[in-house]
Amino acid sequence: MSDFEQAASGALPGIVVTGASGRMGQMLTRLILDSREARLVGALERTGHGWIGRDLGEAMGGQPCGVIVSDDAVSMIARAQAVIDFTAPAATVAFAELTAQARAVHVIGTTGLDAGDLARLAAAARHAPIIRAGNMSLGVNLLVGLTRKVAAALGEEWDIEVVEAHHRMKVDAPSGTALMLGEAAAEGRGAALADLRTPAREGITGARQPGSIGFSAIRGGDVVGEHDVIFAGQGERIVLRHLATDRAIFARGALRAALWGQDKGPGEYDMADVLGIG
Ligand SMILES: NC(=O)C1=CN([C@@H]2O[C@H](COP(=O)(O)OP(=O)(O)OC[C@H]3O[C@@H](n4cnc5c(N)ncnc54)[C@H](OP(=O)(O)O)[C@@H]3O)[C@@H](O)[C@H]2O)C=CC1
Ligand SMILES: O=C(O)C1=N[C@H](C(=O)O)C[C@H](O)C1
Repeated sequence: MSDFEQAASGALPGIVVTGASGRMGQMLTRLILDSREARLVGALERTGHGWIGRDLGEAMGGQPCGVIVSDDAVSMIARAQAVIDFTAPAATVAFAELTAQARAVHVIGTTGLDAGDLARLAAAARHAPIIRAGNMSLGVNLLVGLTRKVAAALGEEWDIEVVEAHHRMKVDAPSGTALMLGEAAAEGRGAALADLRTPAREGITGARQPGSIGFSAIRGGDVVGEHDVIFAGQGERIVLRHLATDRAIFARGALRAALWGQDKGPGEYDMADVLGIG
């Protein structure tokens, strides 16, 4: 039975991975190829990419796996029960429309999406489930809940700062995770992050705005992802910290989301829904 026939037969959910040559793309395709719960039925890259037409396993420096890297998103996604997408905002929005047309689950890890992108995802989610999170790890999603609780328990005299560090190749700031944590802190204070957010500081900034939530980003080396939520009071500080040391945590979360989404209706979901910690 071919991958397509097996996936179509309902034996195991067939998954397409976008951005297959990327840091997360490779992590995801390896995980799915080793999985007993899902089958890799497609690996997408952009037109002109050097991996197009090559066996994915060989392109990744290993044994052939029988999945040929393609730039034909329409026909690849048509055979999928789920699409896992860690790419870039413009690509993710385009993939969302194709995935919704195929009535497949779209798991989105891409960060740096703007309000216009989010509106297009909301439109796509009217037709099929979209599960999106700036961080798919169990640890960060637990930390989000803790952040909300601590922010709710402490008064405005406790200043909140979110500090994050990532590898030198990361293109967006603040990270998606930092924004999730900032949103949780704002929710704990009964406000919207947009009303409290202070971006990275430089120059003569003046004193800190009471009640604001500050963001700082460090970029360097091969840091997988580190996030601190600092609650700074008079004479004491609370620091909630998550350290990612292996991208596998994101890939495992994304695969779990794709499987969880198989019996869900259209709509927008996040990892708190998947993990049952909403
Ligand atoms: N939610 C989470 O848990 C996590 C989210 N992320 C996010 O995932 C995204 C990807 O991260 P990472 O894997 O490190 O990045 P990489 O740059 O390593 O990989 C991105 C991949 O997407 C491809 N891509 C980019 N634009 C397009 C396009 N227009 N069409 C098709 N393919 C495209 C790239 O191809 P090309 O090389 O040709 O540009 C590349 O293969 C980022 O937004 C990151 O923040 C990362 C880790 C965890
Ligand atoms: O780009 C990355 O690498 C990561 N991106 C996500 C983010 O923006 O928070 C998740 C993780 O921190 C790694």
